[in-house]
Amino acid sequence: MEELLDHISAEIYEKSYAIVDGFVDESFRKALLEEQIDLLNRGKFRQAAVGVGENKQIRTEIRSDEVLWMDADNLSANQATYWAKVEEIKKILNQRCFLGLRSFEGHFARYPIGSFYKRHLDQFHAVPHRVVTVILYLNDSWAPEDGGALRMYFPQEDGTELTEDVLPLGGRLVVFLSAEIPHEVLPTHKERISITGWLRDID
Ligand SMILES: O=C(O)CCC(=O)C(=O)O
Ligand SMILES: [Fe+2]
Repeated sequence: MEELLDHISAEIYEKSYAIVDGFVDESFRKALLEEQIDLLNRGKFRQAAVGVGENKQIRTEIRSDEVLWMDADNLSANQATYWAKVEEIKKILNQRCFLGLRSFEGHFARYPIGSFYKRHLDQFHAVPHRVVTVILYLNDSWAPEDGGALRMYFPQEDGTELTEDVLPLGGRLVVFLSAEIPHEVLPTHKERISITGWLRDID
């Protein structure tokens, strides 16, 4: 874990994002996945919304995933274990990158076949408290032809843009600065399961 945390903080410092394969071991990944599938089967997921506060709305032409927010006061044992790992990330990013991170919020996400999330930034202009995005993918397997890649955009000084596509491989963690990296989820051809969260600079 120490090494992974060092890697994450160095990458965030240098290039605003980090990708770590095998952030959780296979048995823990499967436990999180099973828990999520159970919650899904019990009808606990809701159509995801875009925007914040009064502007929050369901716009399936922008995003068509389903989510279940984690309740910090009612975490399952597995959720608490994951939460504690994210707290470690928070600590190292505060020590090494001085980001002033104070709290975490997160949700399970399910992208059904055909769903997507169009290009966006995770930090809202009106409520700029999401500083770092942390995503853990839980899928059993993933191939390029399954679609559903996370596409990150990197605007260049000459006005052009580079992109990087990241497959949602199980156990893979993606961390990036929420205000800096526009991204989207390309249409998925297979059910796609993850935990997405944000480290914030408020309590
Ligand atoms: O699942 C992903 O790869 C990205 C999800 C995302 O962009 C979001 O929930 O804001
Ligand atoms: Fe996002």
